[in-house]
Order: sequence, then C-alpha cells, then structure tokens
Amino acid sequence: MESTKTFKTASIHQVPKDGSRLPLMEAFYTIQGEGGNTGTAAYFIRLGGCDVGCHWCDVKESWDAELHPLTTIEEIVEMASPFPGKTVVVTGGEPLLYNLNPLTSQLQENGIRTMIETSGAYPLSGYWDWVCLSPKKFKAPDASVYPFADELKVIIFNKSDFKWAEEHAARVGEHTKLYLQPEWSKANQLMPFIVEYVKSNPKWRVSLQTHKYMDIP
Ligand SMILES: C[S@@+](CC[C@H](N)C(=O)[O-])C[C@H]1O[C@@H](n2cnc3c(N)ncnc32)[C@H](O)[C@@H]1O
Ligand SMILES: Nc1nc2[nH]cc(C(=O)O)c2c(=O)[nH]1
Ligand code: SF4
Ligand SMILES: [Mg+2]
Repeated sequence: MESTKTFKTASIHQVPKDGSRLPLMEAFYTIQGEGGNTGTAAYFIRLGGCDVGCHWCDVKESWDAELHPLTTIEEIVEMASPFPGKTVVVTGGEPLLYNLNPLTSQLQENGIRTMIETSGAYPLSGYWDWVCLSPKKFKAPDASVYPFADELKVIIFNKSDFKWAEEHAARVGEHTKLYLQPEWSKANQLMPFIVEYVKSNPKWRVSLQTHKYMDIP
C-alpha cells in the first residue's frame, strides 16, 4: 500500500473557518514514534501553519500555511481510510489553528480513532480519542486545553526545563500520563539527566522519538 502522496494545488489561500478545507503538508502511514501510543500503527495528517516558533522545531517547513495546498476534508478522509491501523494522528504545524470539528467527526464516522499532537496554543476544536499536549515556552497553552490532555509531553532542551515541566504537570488532570522527551539534537547529552529525573520522580515517563532511531517517517 502506498504510504505517501504528493499534492498539486494553488498555494496562496485563506483557510475557511468552517474547517471544510485544510492546508495539508503531508500524510503518511507509519508507526507512532512518541508518547503513550509509541509503537502503534497510525496514519499521520500534517497540517501546515504554525506561529509558535520553537527554535528547535524539527518540521520548520510546516510553518508557512500558504506553502501547503488547501485540501478538502473528504479527500483527506478518503486517503486515510484504506489503512488497517484505523488511527489518525493530526499534527503539524499547529493543528489547533484550524476548526477540526468536520475532519474529526468524518474520521470517527468512518471508524477511525482520532489523535492530536498540539502545543495547545489555541483552544481545542475537534473530537478526540487521544490528546497529546506538548506545551511550549514560546507561546503558552490556552488554559482551556489542559483538562483534555491524555498525555503531557514536555520537551527537555536544558536542565531548567524540569522545573518548567512540573508547572505544566500541576495543571493537567490526575489521569494525564506525563512524559519527558529530549530535544532531538541534544538527546545524547540530556538523556542521563532525564533518566535520573524519572528515577527520582516516577510519575514521569521517558518518551523518545523512536521513529528517528528506526529511520522511518
Ligand atoms: C512538530 S510538533 C507538531 C505539533 C504541535 N505543533 C506541537 O508542537 O505539539 C510534533 C511533536 O514533535 C515535538 N518536537 C518537535 N521538534 C522536536 C525536537 N527537535 N525534539 C524533540 N521533539 C520535538 C513537539 O514537541 C511535538 O510534541
Ligand atoms: N513516526 C512519527 N511519530 C510521530 N509522533 C509525533 C510526530 C509529529 O511530528 O507530530 C511524529 C512523526 O513525525 N513521526
Ligand atoms: S509548536 Fe510544534 S510545529 Fe510549531 S514550532 Fe513548535 S514544535 Fe514546531
Ligand atoms: Mg515529528
């Protein structure tokens, strides 16, 4: 089964507020590499557009929404439907820039579980089976998003980030799974500190970007 697809459409656009078309950067069937669902098959839908500006972002090509073709949600759902994993991860870019209600309701109507990767910088839209909240210093999460987080995944870039991680952990629900994930370019250097932190603070778990070690998308 083909796992990637390229698109050709106009590039300058305004994303409609009704969520009927979304700027699609790429979509691919792979293994969820991070967080609580690591190791499970999922179809990733990567939407273009992000104004958070993390200097270590591993997908800066996503930031400019206008580079990514507006695609109807019918087309997106049709592309996702054949894959046996029956799970979609909506990511970006920052997917909460957009109204995700129509996309997620159509996915769920087609028997597909819906998961999101978000910084939480904007209020939640969409109907979700799993919410991964990954807060950022550069644009704090909207307060309304914390209660919906199934997992909190904090990126550790330097040692002061552990304290910052605890501030966010204090804001999520008691059933939210807590993950510390090393920033990729500093992972080797940071791992010993993350390991010691989790050993001393066992409410946290380690999350690695396992897809990068597996050399898959
Ligand atoms: C590219 S972001 C897109 C979704 C959303 N904008 C967000 O930040 O959650 C997907 C995930 O990758 C993480 N991530 C991005 N760059 C990373 C890096 N250099 N090292 C480790 N994790 C990274 C983010 O924190 C987020 O959990
Ligand atoms: N395999 C794989 N797992 C992922 N988990 C979160 C990702 C993301 O970029 O949102 C991601 C990704 O890009 N690839
Ligand atoms: S919020 Fe996500 S997509 Fe946006 S810059 Fe940060 S890591 Fe990249
Ligand atoms: Mg990624």
